[in-house]
Amino acid sequence: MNTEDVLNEFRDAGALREGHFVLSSGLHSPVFLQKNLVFMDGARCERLCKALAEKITAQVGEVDVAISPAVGGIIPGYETAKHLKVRSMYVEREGGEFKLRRGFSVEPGEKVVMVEDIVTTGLSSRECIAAIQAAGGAVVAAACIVDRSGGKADVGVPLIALASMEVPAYPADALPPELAALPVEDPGSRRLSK
Ligand SMILES: O=P(O)(O)OC[C@H]1O[C@H](OP(=O)(O)OP(=O)(O)O)[C@H](O)[C@@H]1O
Ligand SMILES: O=C(O)c1cc(=O)[nH]c(=O)[nH]1
Ligand SMILES: [Mg+2]
Repeated sequence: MNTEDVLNEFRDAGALREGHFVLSSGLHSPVFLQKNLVFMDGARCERLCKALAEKITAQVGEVDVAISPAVGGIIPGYETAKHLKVRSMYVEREGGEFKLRRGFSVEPGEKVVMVEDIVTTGLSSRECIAAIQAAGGAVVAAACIVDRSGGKADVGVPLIALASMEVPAYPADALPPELAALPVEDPGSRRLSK
C-alpha cells in the first residue's frame, strides 16, 4: 500500500478535511486528517493496519509488544498489534504526561514498536517513547499510518510510515492571511483537560 492508496482511504472516508486547525503541537494547518472517520470502519482500518504490520515486520523483524499514545493511537495500535500477533497497550496522559496505566506493563528489555496514527512534529511519538522507556521497554521502532512531516520528524528511533507527505503547518504568529481569516478548530485531545 503506497501513500496514494492510504490517502484514497482517507478521501473515501471523508477524513481529508480542509479549513483552519490547531494541531497537537500548537501549529496551525489548512489540512487535517480526521483519522477517526477512517478507523471507525473495521474493514478500512484492517486494510491499513495489516499493511503497516507487514511493513514493520519487513523492516525490524519480530517485536514483543505494540504501544500507542491515547487517544488517536489506540485503535490503529490494537489493529496493528493483532496482525503482528503481539500484545497491544496504550499510554495516556496523567497530569499531562503519558503513562502506562490500567494494569499494563512491559518486561525489562521487551522489544516494543510504538504505533501512532499521525505524525506531524513527532512530539507525541517522542513523549510516548519516553514513557515506554521509563517503564523498561526497548523501543526498536516507531510506526504510523501517515507521516505529515514527509520524513523530517525525528522521533529518536527509525520511523516506519505507511504514507508520507509534507503538509503545511504554521506557528500561530505566522499564519498566512487566508488561514487567519477562517475560524479555528482544535480537534485533538492534548488540550482537553486544561
Ligand atoms: O507529531 P505531533 O506533532 O505530536 O502530532 C501528532 C499527534 O497529534 C494527534 O494527537 P492529539 O494530541 O491531537 O490527540 P488525539 O490522539 O486524541 O487525536 C495525533 O493522534 C498524534 O498523536
Ligand atoms: O498534528 C496533529 O495534531 C494532527 C494532524 C492531523 O492531520 N490529524 C490528527 O489527528 N492530528
Ligand atoms: Mg494522538
